Amino acid sequence: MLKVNKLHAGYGKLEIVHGISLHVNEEEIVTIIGPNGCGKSTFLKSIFGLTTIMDGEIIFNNKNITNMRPDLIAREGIGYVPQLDNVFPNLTVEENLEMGGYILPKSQLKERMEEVYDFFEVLREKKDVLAGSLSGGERQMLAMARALMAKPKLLLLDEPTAGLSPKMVSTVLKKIREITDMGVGILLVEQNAKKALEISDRGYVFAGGVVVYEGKASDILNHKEIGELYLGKKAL
Ligand SMILES: Nc1ncnc2c1ncn2[C@@H]1O[C@H](COP(=O)(O)OP(=O)(O)OP(=O)(O)O)[C@@H](O)[C@H]1O
Repeated sequence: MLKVNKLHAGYGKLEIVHGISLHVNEEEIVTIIGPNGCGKSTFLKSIFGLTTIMDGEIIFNNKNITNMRPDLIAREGIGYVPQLDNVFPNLTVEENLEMGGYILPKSQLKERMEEVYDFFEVLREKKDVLAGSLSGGERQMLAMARALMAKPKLLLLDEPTAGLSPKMVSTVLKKIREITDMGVGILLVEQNAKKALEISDRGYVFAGGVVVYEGKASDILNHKEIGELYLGKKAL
């Protein structure tokens, strides 16, 4: 579904991503892990048209979307949830969802909202609450729900569990796994690497703007060196 070939990308003349290739299949969860500053967020932003692409290409459902505008990329079926500022705090939950569904024909908006509420019951209960007064976990659910309103085929999630309690991290990740049942593939960037890999199909380890390891999530979890370096496992 998504195929990134030898991507070089960054900001202005500053190259951060140095030739990364990666793919995501339909209804698959792929997680990117790696140290701070290695280019994980920059890579996600690049797929959504928010950086400068120096070389390489991004193919989505057989269409070349390299250098396309973010609003057009969204119309192709990709949703992007940034780490920060991912909801409108001064709007209610329902108003946020309406904003998320702006590309849908008006006749489909209510029906889609019901589907999204069925999936995130907690949001239905809080539909008239301002997004700014939700808990951290609820806010992340709303950010994902808002992106799902547009019926994407692929969701790009940048650290959806940042700042959450360990229990809430597990709740949000479980919900992310369930999103794939809606026919959505997920590319996830996570600091909670171990827990994220546990709900993932495959993973990529980035370091210094390149891929240093890729494989099945279970292989990464069991990999001795990666475990020591990135998953907080002590050397024996
Ligand atoms: N808008 C920007 N303009 C210039 N440089 C930036 C910009 N955003 C990020 N960078 C730089 O790009 C590099 C990679 O940052 P990025 O956020 O992609 O890393 P990351 O792997 O997601 O890190 P973290 O886990 O800390 O979020 C960093 O050196 C950062 O300072």
